[in-house]
Amino acid sequence: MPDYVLGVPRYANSAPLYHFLEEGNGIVFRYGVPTELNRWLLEGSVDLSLVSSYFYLANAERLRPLPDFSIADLGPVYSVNLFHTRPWQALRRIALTTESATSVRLLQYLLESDSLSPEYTREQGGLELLERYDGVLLIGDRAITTYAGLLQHIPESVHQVPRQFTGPQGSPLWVSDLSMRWYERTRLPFVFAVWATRRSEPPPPEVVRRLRAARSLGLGNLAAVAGTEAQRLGVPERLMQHYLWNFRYHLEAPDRLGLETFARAVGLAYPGDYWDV
Ligand SMILES: C=C(O[C@@H]1C=C(C(=O)O)C=C[C@H]1O)C(=O)O
Repeated sequence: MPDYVLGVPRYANSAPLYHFLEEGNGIVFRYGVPTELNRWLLEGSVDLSLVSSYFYLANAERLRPLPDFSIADLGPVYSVNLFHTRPWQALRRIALTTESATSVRLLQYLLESDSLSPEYTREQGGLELLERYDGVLLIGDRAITTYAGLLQHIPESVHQVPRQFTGPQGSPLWVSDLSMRWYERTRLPFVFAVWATRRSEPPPPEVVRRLRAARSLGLGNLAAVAGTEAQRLGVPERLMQHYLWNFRYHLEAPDRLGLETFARAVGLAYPGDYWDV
């Protein structure tokens, strides 16, 4: 019996789901960024994986999600950020991380909704790209570490989290949190990713049981998970703990409504059928 291959994202935001998940006993991990995992799931080199919600919706005839796994947020996410040196309404050229599918489409939707149509270029990098672009979209670990690097201190209250900084040469640097902008527009959660298999291959119940057990342990020991990830990324533990606590990992009814609303917003059908497992 060949090992069952799980696609595992290399992001801290998924650590509560796999920190206590052990490889072995028939399961092996393959780590990647979302755009790699998306491709591997369709081509068959992973069997069950995190998949960008936009990629799932665009390939729903071939993919079917688990009923209760998500990377979602209600309000800010802190790690899907457009860093920009011109005001939102004046954006002309944007660099897009090559790691993302969902966040790229969300950014385009939010800008289109404000009648804005900047030029987009897929280019991997960090804030140095702001020498050539008005904005750079970062996600995952690079986004949260870049944002943490801008903070002079960790605010006591979430309502004091800064969204504007002074960039190089004293120019303003804005940080637009795309999940917060979605919430301001819809009052709904945003689902960045789900877990899915190919429709031809139902998820083995034992694998799903192990995933659920690992999630319960991860969320039940969030301080330990946050400590590990904070050390790995070099960010303050308090920031990492709040960042991870803030996610919605269970694809609950509000999350599903947010996913359906996103599908309709970008002109895709919402299948709404999940594995009954
Ligand atoms: C919350 C995040 O969302 C991620 C964004 C994804 C995408 O844009 O395709 C896919 C997986 C998510 O983990 C993040 O990157 O921090």
